Amino acid sequence: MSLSKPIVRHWIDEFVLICKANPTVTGCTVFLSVATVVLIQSNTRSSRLTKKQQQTILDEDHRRRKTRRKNLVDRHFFRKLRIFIKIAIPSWKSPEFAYLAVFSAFLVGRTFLSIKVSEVNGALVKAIMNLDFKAFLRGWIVLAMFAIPSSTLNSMLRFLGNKLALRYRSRLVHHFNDLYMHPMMYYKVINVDDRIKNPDQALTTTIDNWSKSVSKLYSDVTKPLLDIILFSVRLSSLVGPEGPLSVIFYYFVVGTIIRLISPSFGKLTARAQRFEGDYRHVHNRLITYSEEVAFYGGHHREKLTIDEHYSFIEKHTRYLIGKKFWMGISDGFLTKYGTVMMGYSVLGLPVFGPRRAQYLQQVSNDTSMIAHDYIRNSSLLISLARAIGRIVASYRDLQKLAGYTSLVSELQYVLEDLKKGKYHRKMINEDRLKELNFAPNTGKITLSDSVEFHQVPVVTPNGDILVKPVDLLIRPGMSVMIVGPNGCGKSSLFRILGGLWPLFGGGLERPDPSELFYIPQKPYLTIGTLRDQVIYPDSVDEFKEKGYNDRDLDKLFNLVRLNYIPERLENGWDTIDDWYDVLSGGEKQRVSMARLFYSKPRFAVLDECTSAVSIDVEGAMYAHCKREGIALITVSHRRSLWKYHEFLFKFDESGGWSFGKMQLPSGGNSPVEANGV
Ligand SMILES: Nc1ncnc2c1ncn2[C@@H]1O[C@H](COP(=O)(O)OP(=O)(O)OP(=O)(O)O)[C@@H](O)[C@H]1O
Repeated sequence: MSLSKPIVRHWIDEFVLICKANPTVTGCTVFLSVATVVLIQSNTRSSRLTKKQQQTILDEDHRRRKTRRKNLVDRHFFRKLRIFIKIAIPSWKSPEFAYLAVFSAFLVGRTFLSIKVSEVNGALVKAIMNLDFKAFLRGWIVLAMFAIPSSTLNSMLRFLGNKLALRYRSRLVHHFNDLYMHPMMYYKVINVDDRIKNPDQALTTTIDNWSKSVSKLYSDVTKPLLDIILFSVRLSSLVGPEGPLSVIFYYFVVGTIIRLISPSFGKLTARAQRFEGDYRHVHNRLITYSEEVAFYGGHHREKLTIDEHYSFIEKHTRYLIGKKFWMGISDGFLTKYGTVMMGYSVLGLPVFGPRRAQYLQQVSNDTSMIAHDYIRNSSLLISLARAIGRIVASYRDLQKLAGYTSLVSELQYVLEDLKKGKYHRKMINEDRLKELNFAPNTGKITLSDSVEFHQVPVVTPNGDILVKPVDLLIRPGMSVMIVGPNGCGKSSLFRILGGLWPLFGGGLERPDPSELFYIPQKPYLTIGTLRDQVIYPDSVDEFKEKGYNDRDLDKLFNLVRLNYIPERLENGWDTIDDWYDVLSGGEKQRVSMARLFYSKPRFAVLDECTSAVSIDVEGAMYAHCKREGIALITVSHRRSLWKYHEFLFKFDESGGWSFGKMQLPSGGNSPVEANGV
């Protein structure tokens, strides 16, 4: 105790003396420390999430059971990564593998060049020390000669890295587009399953980030690994194995410390991606409903929503940059300046280390030779330290990659589940469903000539029982009017018929999808020409293969009284426009009816699809359907349509239904109540 006190006092005095001798450094350190505390305090305050935002994040995390893992870089991550790498590089015969091989070869080439350059650096310093101009000039020319292949190699590596990232992205995009565009999948991801809110974000930005991140990480890890091996071998032959070994040991300790203190950047990255997705979604919504919002004058309300979503991003980013700031300090201290101190210890080894006598004898105490060795060794050491530093720093990139991988794999799992008929959704009526023996995808679906429901429960994907089990038979040529109060389940019946919603029991017989045409309440118009609107979902080639031409389209437009549209357009059927904006509400619905006439299916489900069409045109269109022998299944509140149907299916207020022949009083449009069955 008595001894340690004077030693401590001595070091304190030494330290005070050093501070007094270096006022600039001392002043800067004090100033920066105060500034850091003030800045970080204000950043922390402004990055605090509101209660509502915290709740949103908690709900999100709760829904995503997997994110409960604290660190995303674990064995699950490497397992998932392997799956996606296999998609990005399908086989060793694939072009991606060839690119990777060339990329790796260039990486090796660059490391060899670096070693050679360090030799030349040493020779140049020796020439300067010896005042040997000839040797200096020779070294200078050699160095200049190295510059050309070095810069080509560097640019080539960047080029190949970008090319690889693009190739990975294309592979993943095609893989996911195949899964996502599987029949009904894009609908089910949003409307049936509740695990993913914005699949568009994962399908676009996240896949792009994943591909870039994998490509970057490959060069950031393989090159330094190679460097470490080659530089260590060379350095240990020059300064002894303790040199590179102590550098590696130092970094091992540093890496462990960084791993322990660094926050879960993977999780933070995944969260940032979700916030970005939500923010983009609210902007997309505004674009979609711009006219409605403009009429309501809803800009102020919409701005509040947009601002609220942006504030999530802003606060999260602030939090992230705050975290990065602290990590930057520890990274800089441990991996940059700590390395320099470590480096000097190694560089001092030949002249101060255990083999000092042997070394000095070898160089015959020649200071120019010592300088030559020093420069060469320091150049090698800097490269070695940089290489290890990059590996340590790439841990954060790995965490980011883990974040992207977790989002992309979540989409993959959901799509695979849905393909197998499984989905995840919080059920609101679990006990009642169990009691009635209703469970998703337990009903039997078979192909048939007619539409038949046998004891089919009408249940929403989240388990809300809308109607008691339905029995209904619709034969070809038979037309049924569906009526009932709002929200009773009319459209839902067809969601089940179309396979959009799972069957919770019973049996469903339905014709091939090509025989059943559905026109929804909201008219859908595709991107493309006026012709594309009518022939959708056929392509122009399919349209021609079926033996149709534009004259046939004119006839269809005559039937729906839209013949004035192609006539007034300069390019007629070839006109490309934003048809949502160009056509009126009624015109859009009439285009949908023309599409039905083009398809000529055996059954047509018309779900309030003529609500904006004038009664006389609507009547003409229905009369045409009857002439064509199309079995109509119409959902409508318009009584004028009842006369085109022979049967009536009626939902009541209390979840019941009735089905029977339509009875119209002679000579009138007003029907008599349908018979119960
Ligand atoms: N994807 C979904 N998930 C859960 N519930 C849904 C979903 N889509 C609709 N619903 C609910 O199912 C119920 C029935 O909706 P449906 O669209 O069948 O009504 P509808 O009888 O056609 O009404 P309207 O006459 O107003 O068009 C509504 O309460 C609706 O909120």
